[in-house]
This record gives sequence, C-alpha cells and structure tokens, in this order.
Amino acid sequence: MIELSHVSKRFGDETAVDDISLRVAKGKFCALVGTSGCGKSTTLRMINRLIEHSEGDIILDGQAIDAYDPVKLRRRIGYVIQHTGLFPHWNVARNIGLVPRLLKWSATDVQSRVAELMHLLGLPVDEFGHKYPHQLSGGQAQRVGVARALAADPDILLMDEPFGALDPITREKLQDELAKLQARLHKTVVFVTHDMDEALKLADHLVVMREGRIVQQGSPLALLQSPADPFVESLLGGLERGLKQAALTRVKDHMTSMGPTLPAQSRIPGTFSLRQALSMMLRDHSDRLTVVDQHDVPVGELSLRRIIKEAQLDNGNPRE
Ligand SMILES: Nc1ncnc2c1ncn2[C@@H]1O[C@H](COP(=O)(O)OP(=O)(O)OP(=O)(O)O)[C@@H](O)[C@H]1O
Repeated sequence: MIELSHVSKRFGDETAVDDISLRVAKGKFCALVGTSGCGKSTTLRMINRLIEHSEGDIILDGQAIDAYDPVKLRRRIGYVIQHTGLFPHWNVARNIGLVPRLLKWSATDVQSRVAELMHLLGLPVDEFGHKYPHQLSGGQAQRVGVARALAADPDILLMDEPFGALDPITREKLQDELAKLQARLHKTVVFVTHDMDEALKLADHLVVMREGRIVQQGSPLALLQSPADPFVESLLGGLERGLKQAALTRVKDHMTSMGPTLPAQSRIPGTFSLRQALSMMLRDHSDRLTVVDQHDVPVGELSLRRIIKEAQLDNGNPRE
C-alpha cells in the first residue's frame, strides 16, 4: 500500500505539490490526471525518492520512505517514463536485466527472467533480445521499458506518461496490454497521464490535480457521476461525460430478462459496454438489443429506455 499524508513539495519559493493526501491500496491502479505543471510527476517522483518531499509523510507498506535507503528503495519500485530511459548502447536483453543484475541474481536467473518478461510483453527473445533501442519502434521500446520495470518483480510500479509519445493506435494497444497485465500481476500502480480516456480506462482510483492540490479523487464512475466542480467536469469531457460513463458500464449489469415479444435481431455480448450498445442501436436503427453470452446464446435484452433510466438512477435522480 502507498499512503501520502499532507505531503508538500517546494522548489525554492514555488510550491509544486501542496498538502496532498491519498492512499493506493495494494494491487490497485491509481491514475493522476490534471493540466500541465499541476504537480503529477513531482508527486510520482517523491514516491521513489527521486525528489525528496518537503512536508508530510509518505508510507510504503507501513513504513515511512525516509527509513529506506533511496537506492534500495528504487530497486524495489518499477519506474517507467515516457522516453523509456533505455541505455542506447545496451541491447534489449541487457537493458531488461539491469535491476536483477544489480540485485546480484545469478546469470541463469537473469537470463530466464528476461526471456519470461519478453514473452509476457510479446517480444520474443530470439527476435528482439539482441536488438538495440534505436532498432525498435516506439511501441516496442515502451514494452521493453515496462519489462525492465517489472524485471525484479516489484510490488509497486510508477508510470509517468508511459504512452505519451505513441500514435493513437499503438497507444490503445499498449493500454489494453497493460490492463491485461495488471489483471494478472496485481501490482500497486501509480500512473501519470494527460489523457483522461486513458485514465478512465485503466484506473481503479482517479486523482484530479490542479495547481499542486488534489481537487477530487475517487473511482472513475464516482467522478463521472458527480464531478466536484466545472474544472473536473471539463477534464472529464463536459458533454461527452455521459458517453464516458456508458463506456465504463457493462451491458450484462443492466440487461433485463427476455420479454414475451420476439427477440431483437441485433445481438450484443453481455461483456460489451453500454457505449457500444448505444452505438449498435444507432447503427442498426433499433432501440432494443438481444444480449448473448460467450456461446452466442440469448440471456437477456437491453432497451434504450433501460439505458436512460439506469443513467438517471446512477446520477441520483429517481426513476420515473
Ligand atoms: N526540479 C525542479 N525545480 C524547480 N521547479 C520544478 C522542478 N520540477 C518541477 N518543478 C515545477 O513544479 C511544478 C510541477 O511540475 P510537475 O513536473 O510535477 O508537473 P506535471 O503535472 O507533471 O506537468 P506535466 O504534465 O507538464 O509533465 C511546475 O511548475 C514545475 O515547473
């Protein structure tokens, strides 16, 4: 668990981070969002002591970070940055094995861990192990950065705009891969991004910062349902907020049982989102969908009326 309690950071006269408190439970994914210069990266770097905090307490697994040796602390925490930070004159395998080597793992253990991680990140060791960073695409280099951060199996992963420099398609692919990886590895993650959609997609806990302070934090759905002020609302997409909320809500959680009428022709898997359901209704000129399970067997139905009613309920308005 990571806990920040009344933490501030001053650079000379400037307060970069101003009295913030937040807690990331073990295995949870926390995203820090906010406009440029609001203190996101400083917050992240205080956690691994790349920057020392000026005030307050930062506690990792019950112990104040001041009690750890900074170098040992950083070896326990994975860190991924936007431009990978790979050593250009080292090949991929050597880059990934960096921390295990520093921790004095045996050569055989390092080698098998590197191969395991490269397999996990979709970079076969035979093909990529001997390449140098300049021979990789942006997406491949970023995967190597993630593999390197995971090499010594840290409990905590800090990620600073890791996909910020990638094109939208590669970025989305890496987000999906990270979500899958997280579902499997359950790291405690703090992730900095400018991209609210990326944060909404990945985070269990969303923290919105402005001018060094936290303006709101909570689950993505809670923030979408009741943004604290117009700033948070505009970051969350203003008028698009309804669709973003629908994107986080699954069809199977809102379907009703099959009615007595003929089932609708359009079929949607229950695992799809209400946003995808709305899109399908628009495409098929239909206000009703048949919900199917993984074997394409009908298990319920979803109507436009139902989606709108549920949205009213989620926003705290009574049902009609
Ligand atoms: N080493 C430093 N010395 C002086 N001021 C700094 C230093 N590092 C950061 N700052 C200042 O602290 C404030 C917060 O910076 P920080 O990098 O944490 O913001 P950010 O939210 O991560 O921004 P961005 O999204 O643009 O990366 C900024 O005003 C920045 O100029």
